[in-house]
Amino acid sequence: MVTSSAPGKVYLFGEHAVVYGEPAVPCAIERRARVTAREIDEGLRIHSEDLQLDGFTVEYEGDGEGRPDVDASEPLLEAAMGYVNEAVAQVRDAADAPGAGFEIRIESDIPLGAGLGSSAAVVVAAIDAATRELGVELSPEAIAERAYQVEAAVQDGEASRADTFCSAVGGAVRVEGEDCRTVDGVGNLPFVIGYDGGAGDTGTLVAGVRSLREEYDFAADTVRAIGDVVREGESVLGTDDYETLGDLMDFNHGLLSALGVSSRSLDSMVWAARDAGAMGAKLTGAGGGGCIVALDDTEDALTALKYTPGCESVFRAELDTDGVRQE
Ligand SMILES: Nc1ncnc2c1ncn2[C@@H]1O[C@H](COP(=O)(O)OP(=O)(O)O)[C@@H](O)[C@H]1O
Ligand SMILES: C[C@@](O)(CCOP(=O)(O)O)CC(=O)O
Ligand SMILES: [Mg+2]
Repeated sequence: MVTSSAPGKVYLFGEHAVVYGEPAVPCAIERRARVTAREIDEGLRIHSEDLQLDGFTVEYEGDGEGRPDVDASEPLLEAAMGYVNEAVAQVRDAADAPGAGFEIRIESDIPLGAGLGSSAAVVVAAIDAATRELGVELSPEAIAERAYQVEAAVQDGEASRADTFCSAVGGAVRVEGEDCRTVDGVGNLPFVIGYDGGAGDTGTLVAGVRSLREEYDFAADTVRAIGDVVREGESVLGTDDYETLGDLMDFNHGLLSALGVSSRSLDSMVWAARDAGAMGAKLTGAGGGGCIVALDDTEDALTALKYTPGCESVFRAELDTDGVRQE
């Protein structure tokens, strides 16, 4: 039996546009998914204690159907099982063990579907734990590549390498197409996270941006403009010019909003943080609901968000320099 963990992340800049080859800068945060893998004779048993779904257990053989006993929508459940199913397919391929069966147990501090990369963290940790269980050790980069294949498969062929690379190697990273690298010297940015208790489905939101982009040239321009914001942001990354960084986060949020991926509660948390003096605030991840990230080195945004209607919880997120690791 092997347990591995991998961190979630916030996007400083660049989500969605990164799917179309623009650069993005996600930062790993100290919230982890822990996955325990145990080899069994055949099939797949998945147990998840996830808070958002009130926990579920699903048990089935091979590609058979099994419906967990939870009050959750069908697409959410399909997605829930899709990520782990595809991760196990990658493990079987990596270990050249097509018939390997697993019992997989997931415990995660990362809210599900909230833009903090729970899917990437679960997939990265699952691939690490299950390959080790079969006696195969993959590098974080190899795990990142396989985890990307999983996200692309579940998100109907549309995913970037950003979340999975960030979760696998930790720290702040820069991803542009297939070019994935660590960004040194970013340090611990004063991130405050506001969470509305809701979720957005990444696959659906990505598909929405894709159709806008196909329909309107100005939507394609908006995606390119996000890339420009990221390039501008990179010039102040690693300096203490948080004001500029914050302004660019604000700009990035506006562009994401134009692409239709914000929501009323995300917008009100963004404005609550800004009104309280945060240097910048934006949604993080796919959007639709979930989390915002604000930049504030005082307690003001944190306090303001606590009293913002629609904000269910608020916390500081520390940069996690560790990526995937065996527990
Ligand atoms: N604790 C967990 N247990 C089982 N599946 C999980 C867990 N956390 C995340 N997942 C998977 O990740 C999906 C959410 O991923 P996604 O929509 O990309 O949002 P995000 O990555 O922002 O959290 C869930 O539907 C589920 O498949
Ligand atoms: C919208 C996107 O850029 C990030 C999605 O992040 P999350 O799954 O919502 O944490 C999609 C992707 O990069 O694959
Ligand atoms: Mg995800």
